[in-house]
Amino acid sequence: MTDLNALRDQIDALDQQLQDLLNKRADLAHQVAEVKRAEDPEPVFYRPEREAQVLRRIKERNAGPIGAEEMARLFREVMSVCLALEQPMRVAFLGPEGTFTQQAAIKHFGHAVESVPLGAIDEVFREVESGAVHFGVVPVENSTEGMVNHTLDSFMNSDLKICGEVELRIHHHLLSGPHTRRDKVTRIYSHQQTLAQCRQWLDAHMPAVERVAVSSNAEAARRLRDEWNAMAIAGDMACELYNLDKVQVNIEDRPDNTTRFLIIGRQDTPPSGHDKTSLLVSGKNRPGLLSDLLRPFREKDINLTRLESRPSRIANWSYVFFVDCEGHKEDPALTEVLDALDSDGTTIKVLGSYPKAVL
Ligand SMILES: C=C(O[C@@H]1C=C(C(=O)O)C=C[C@H]1O)C(=O)O
Repeated sequence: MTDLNALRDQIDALDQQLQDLLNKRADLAHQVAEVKRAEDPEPVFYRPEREAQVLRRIKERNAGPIGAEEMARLFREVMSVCLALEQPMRVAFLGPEGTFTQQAAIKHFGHAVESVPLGAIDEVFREVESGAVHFGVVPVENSTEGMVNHTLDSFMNSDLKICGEVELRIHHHLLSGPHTRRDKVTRIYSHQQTLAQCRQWLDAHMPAVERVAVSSNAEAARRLRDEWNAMAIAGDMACELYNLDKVQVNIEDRPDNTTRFLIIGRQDTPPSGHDKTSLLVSGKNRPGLLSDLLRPFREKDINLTRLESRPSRIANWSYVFFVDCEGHKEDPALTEVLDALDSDGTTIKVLGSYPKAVL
């Protein structure tokens, strides 16, 4: 049997090689930045389509024993560091620190970005629009509770582009603080979406305790610092940030509870090969409007992944539709669909074509 020291010597030698290779990679990314600067007076350093392709290839060719997901996560961090050498990136998210949206931002961009907490979804939109940050991250739908209407509504008045999506499995924990007297708890703080995602558990286990909706799960966790008769429901990040104790883990009603987030930016994203497109569609209210909107997708065999209606806010009982479909707006089939809808008197706004979530 090889002895421990011999194995560790081999690891040391490999680490040296890995380190040299990582620095070589960073050096190449630096050269890419020079080319981008030379070719474009307003260079775009972050390229989501390229990053998605790199991560997909890493997953496909991975031979183990490291799992494909873990390997992709390691490379996610490597690219994050390389990109930061090209340009330090500022990414705004729906705060405060410790929210699931921050977790989604880090999952998507890696740890080398500067993440900027903001108090509301429309503030995230505004800061990206003004150029104060490069990108923004906002929640858009939850598998248990449905759409995040603030986000949909913000798109109606914005020219920002969706340039990516992130999916996050959401686990909620019942938390107690340093002063909590567990036998005296009269209220539970959390965000209203979280309370809804844990409704059955709360009904079964804490029916008499008042549920108090606050602006975020992180805010709920923060409040426990100086209260003795309350608990909070929040996720791992907020729990760690405020150093709380887990009384009960994973109390979400559905074990597959997932939230989808969108990355918003100011530029279009070229095709990556596996893309999605989000559209905002409206037309004069008439019988058959919705089926007319959908027919071109059917005819071109384009899969819809979401269809949502929202009040248009222009007139009562008139609606806009949010449509997500597979494919990129530059794909010939989708271009034809968009042309067909356009000539049918429908108003279409392409909110963005972007790579399907890889991680
Ligand atoms: C190096 C590039 O710039 C960035 C860094 C990447 C990387 O580290 O692989 C990939 C895409 C860009 O976000 C590039 O565009 O190729």
